[in-house]
Amino acid sequence: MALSARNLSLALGGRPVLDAVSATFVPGRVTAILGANGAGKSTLLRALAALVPAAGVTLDGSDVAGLDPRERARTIGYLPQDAAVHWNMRVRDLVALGRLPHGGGGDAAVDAALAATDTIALAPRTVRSLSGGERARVLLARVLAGEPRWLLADEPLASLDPLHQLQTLALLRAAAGRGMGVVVVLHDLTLAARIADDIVLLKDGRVLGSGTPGQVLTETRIAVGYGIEATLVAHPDGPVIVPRLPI
Ligand SMILES: Nc1ncnc2c1ncn2[C@@H]1O[C@H](COP(=O)(O)OP(=O)(O)OP(=O)(O)O)[C@@H](O)[C@H]1O
Repeated sequence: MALSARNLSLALGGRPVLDAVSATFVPGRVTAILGANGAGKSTLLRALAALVPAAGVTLDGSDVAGLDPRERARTIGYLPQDAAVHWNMRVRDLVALGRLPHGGGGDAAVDAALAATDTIALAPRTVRSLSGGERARVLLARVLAGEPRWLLADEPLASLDPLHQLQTLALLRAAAGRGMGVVVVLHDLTLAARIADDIVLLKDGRVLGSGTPGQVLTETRIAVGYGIEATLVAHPDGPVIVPRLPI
C-alpha cells in the first residue's frame, strides 16, 4: 500500500511544471524530495495531497482526488512551505485545529503533538507573538495533532535552529517507525542523507534520480541537479555534503 504518482505531468499558469513524474512513497519510510529552486518539489507535494488537480496520484490504489475530502484530510497531513496564520489565536487552540477532520476532541493527541515539537511552553501564547522557528514548530504540531497516516511536509526545517532541526528529524523518523508515511521537501543535502530512507531528486520538473541516499546523492548527480560541485565526506552519522560554486 503506497502513495504513488504515475506519469504525472502538470502545468501551472500555462507553464509545464511536472513532466512525467513517477514516484512511489511507502508507509513507514521517510522520503525526501530534493531539487533546486523551481524544480517542482512543492508542486509534487501539493499534487500528492490533492491540492492541485492532477491525474495519476493514487493512495492504496485509489485516485487521491476521488477520496472523500474529510477522509483525505484525516489520512494525509500537509504542512505548506509558508503557512499563513490568519487569526491571532492561542497556540494550543491553533494546534487543536488539527483535530478538525476528526470533528475535534483528541486532547491527548494535541498534548502529544505539542510535546513532540517542543512547544508545550508556547501553548498559552498567541501565534503572532512567536518567532519564525517557534511558529514553524507550532504549525507542524497542528498537522501532527490530526494523527494522519501520511505526513507531507514542505521544508519543515527551514527556519529551525540546529537542535530543533535534529529534534524534528528524530520525530519524523519516530513517526515513520510507527508506520506513518513521511514525505519531506528539504534543501539541506547532509540532513537529507541522514534522515531519508528514499530520495526523489527533481530537476526541471522531471525525476533526475530516485532510490536510497547512497544511490541518488552522488557528486555527479548533485552537480547536474543543483549546478554545484559537492564533496561527500564520510562521517559515522552519514555523509557530510560540502557544496562549492563550480569553477
Ligand atoms: N501558479 C503558478 N503559475 C505559474 N508557475 C508556477 C505556479 N506555481 C509554481 N509555478 C512554477 O513552477 C515551478 C515549480 O514550482 P515549485 O514551487 O514546485 O518549486 P520548488 O521546487 O518547490 O521550488 P523552491 O525550492 O523554490 O521552493 C517554478 O518555476 C514556479 O515558478
